Amino acid sequence: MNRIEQTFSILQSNNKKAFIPYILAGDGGLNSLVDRLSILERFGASAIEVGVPFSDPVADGPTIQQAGLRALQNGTTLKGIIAELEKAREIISIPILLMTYLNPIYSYGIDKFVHDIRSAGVDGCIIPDLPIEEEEIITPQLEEAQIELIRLVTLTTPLERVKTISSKGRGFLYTVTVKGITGVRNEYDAKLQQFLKTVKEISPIPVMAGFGISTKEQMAELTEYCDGVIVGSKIVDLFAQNGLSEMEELMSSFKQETKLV
Ligand SMILES: O=P(O)(O)OC[C@@H](O)[C@@H](O)c1c[nH]c2ccccc12
Repeated sequence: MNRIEQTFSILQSNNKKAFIPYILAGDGGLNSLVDRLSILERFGASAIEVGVPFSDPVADGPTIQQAGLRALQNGTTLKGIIAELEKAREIISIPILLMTYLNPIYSYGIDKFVHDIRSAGVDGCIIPDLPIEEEEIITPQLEEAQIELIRLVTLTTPLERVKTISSKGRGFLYTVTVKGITGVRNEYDAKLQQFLKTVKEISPIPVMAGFGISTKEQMAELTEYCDGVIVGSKIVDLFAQNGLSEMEELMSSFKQETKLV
């Protein structure tokens, strides 16, 4: 069993929800990555999504775009990130999900990418600009390496397609909760709750909600309808402002309120 499946099966058998923070690798310097990952594990993350900076991040809002620019400016490369993840694997035990657009993988070389992230102990990959129709350029290699491809659905994905997409994976299904880009939001689409409920009924694998989530109230509300939340921009912001105590508070209250392990 892959580390991701294992994590969700432990959470589910204890009736608990998952909290997955996102960080952008290289923001704050690549040499802070291992530290940041272990802080997140200590604060109670169920898994961590590690973003690769990219010059044309089409799904990202201002917070993550700017973090990406800072990381690129300080010379962060995919190769450097993988080397740091390898070090991190020696001290952290929760699943690591690498989030990257397709382009950096192409320039790295698909086979070499899969080989290297496998040796670094990466458990899953999120590739937002890879549609299922084209995923076979990388899925055979990922399967062989036992790395899960985490697929996404959004509010505008037709239910038939949600069915097809969710039946392919074994990790979890990433449900994008907004029509738009990443970033903190105050309000959700009126159809979101119903959509999450339906996706949860359809999906044979755990369903995670992500995009626009930053408060305890939002987390409590959304986890009624799914298996956990992914929080990006808020975490990126808190690291950039050195807001570690706020981060600890947010994550530990999630842990208490939604019974995160
Ligand atoms: O930043 P937000 O709104 O909390 O959203 C999560 C998100 O940052 C992370 O999962 C992510 C960052 N960039 C992405 C691109 C596509 C899909 C997902 C992502």
